[in-house]
Amino acid sequence: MLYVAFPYADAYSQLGIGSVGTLIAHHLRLANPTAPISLVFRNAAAFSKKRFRKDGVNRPTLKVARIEGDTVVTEGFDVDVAMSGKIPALVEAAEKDGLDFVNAGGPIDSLIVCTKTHSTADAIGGLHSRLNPSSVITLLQNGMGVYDELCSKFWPDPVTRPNFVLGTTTHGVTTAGETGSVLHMSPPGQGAIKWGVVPDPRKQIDFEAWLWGRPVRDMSSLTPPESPALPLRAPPDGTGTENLGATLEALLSMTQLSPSLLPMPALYNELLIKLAVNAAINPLTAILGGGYLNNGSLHRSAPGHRLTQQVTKETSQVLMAYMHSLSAPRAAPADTVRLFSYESLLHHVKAVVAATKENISSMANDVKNGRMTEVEYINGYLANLGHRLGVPTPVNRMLVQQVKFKAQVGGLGGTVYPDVRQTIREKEEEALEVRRLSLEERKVSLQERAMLLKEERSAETKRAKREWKRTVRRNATIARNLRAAEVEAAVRGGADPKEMLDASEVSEIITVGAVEVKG
Ligand SMILES: CC(C)(CO)[C@@H](O)C(=O)[O-]
Repeated sequence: MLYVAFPYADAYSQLGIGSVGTLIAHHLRLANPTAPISLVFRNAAAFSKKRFRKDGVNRPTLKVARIEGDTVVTEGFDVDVAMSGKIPALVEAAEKDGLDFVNAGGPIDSLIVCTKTHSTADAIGGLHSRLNPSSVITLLQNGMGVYDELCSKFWPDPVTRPNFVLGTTTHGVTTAGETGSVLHMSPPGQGAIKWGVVPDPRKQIDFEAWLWGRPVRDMSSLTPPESPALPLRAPPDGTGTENLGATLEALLSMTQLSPSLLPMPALYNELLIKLAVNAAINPLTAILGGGYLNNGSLHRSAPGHRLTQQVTKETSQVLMAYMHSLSAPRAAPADTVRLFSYESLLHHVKAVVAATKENISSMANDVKNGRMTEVEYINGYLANLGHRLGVPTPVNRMLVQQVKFKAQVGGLGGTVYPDVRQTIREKEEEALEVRRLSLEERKVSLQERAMLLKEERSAETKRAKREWKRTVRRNATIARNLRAAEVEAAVRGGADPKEMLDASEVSEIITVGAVEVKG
């Protein structure tokens, strides 16, 4: 069956199978062995190119290895594609190859998005007609601004908008070289994921009152309530929150990743803290390490420390100004504002550098491979926020340009700035041409040698033939002379010359003494 519209609230679609996406889909499968989980590829060709097809292992499997631990493989994933126009191609290919795990098309209940921030809007564009107000979109990404971008692009009207869950993680994950295979760098017990539900866009239900059984809005975001225990309280009747309830249960079921649910104001603080952490670690490792130095290397020298401090100081100025700019009912109490002080943010940055010291940051990996980075959604987001609030952000602005430069020019993984790439290609082509010509020359000279040899051989053969003919002729003459002498002697002795000659000799003219004998 190639088209399935799941009637249940517990079918999950995973968009983005990079490092974090692989980790999430893998743990979702471990915690929910029978739930339908689809891996959403950009298009049919993108699926075909992945190792799942190359190995001939058609149904996707995911592999997660711990640095000093087991490698666990999960399976049973379905395949879907984001570009709706490409679904017929995938379905056709699936029919041809008998791939019964292709479930492309149909409404989406729960979409977990772990794509890069800059490619999210494009990817959602292809899925947007399959998402409805009861769908849930979970965003687990670095950086900020994607939620606002998606709402303004696709759902400016809150009535049509799906529910959103936002998340942030401190797990260190890095690719193991091929799609769907990652190294989970955080030691067991370290790393966590925090989730929060964006308030009901239709303003019909207080999600937090439902999930915690009491209003939690007035609580200090410094001491958020404990994450609700599973199973969650049943969602209020008739509110269309079944998919939301199922999604939250699934997200909280991945216990090996230490997940917890926070009220949105507390989660928002976590997102901003993570933003500050990424704003320091990611661009600095990308610019200074180019993908070849891990996060820990940042703090192995005094200049590394100083650079981290400079970025964090400016980030703190922007975020403190933002906190002060909020007015009731969102006004931030003093203890919340203090979360964004320079000292507090620097403490977080240092803790994450230490916890992910072996990790190559995602941005460093991106510049190494000459890929677009998330810098616009991290340092660019802070620079824009600073601009709105009148806080100068020269450091963050500089980092944005440096990372972009590095990604375009300095990609050491073989992808470099287009002009340079063009020059390299031309040089390579020139070198190839030279090589081709020299081979051609060698081929020509070989051909010439072969021809000369052939000519020499045929001249030799002709010479030998001529010599042979001359020898034959000479021998024939000698034989004839001997025979003539023999016949002549016999004739002189009185013999009849005609009787002396056989038939073949009669056909020749033989001169025997003065007598010419004709056959
Ligand atoms: C925490 C982090 C910086 C670890 O490398 C991660 O968010 C990343 O790589 O982007």
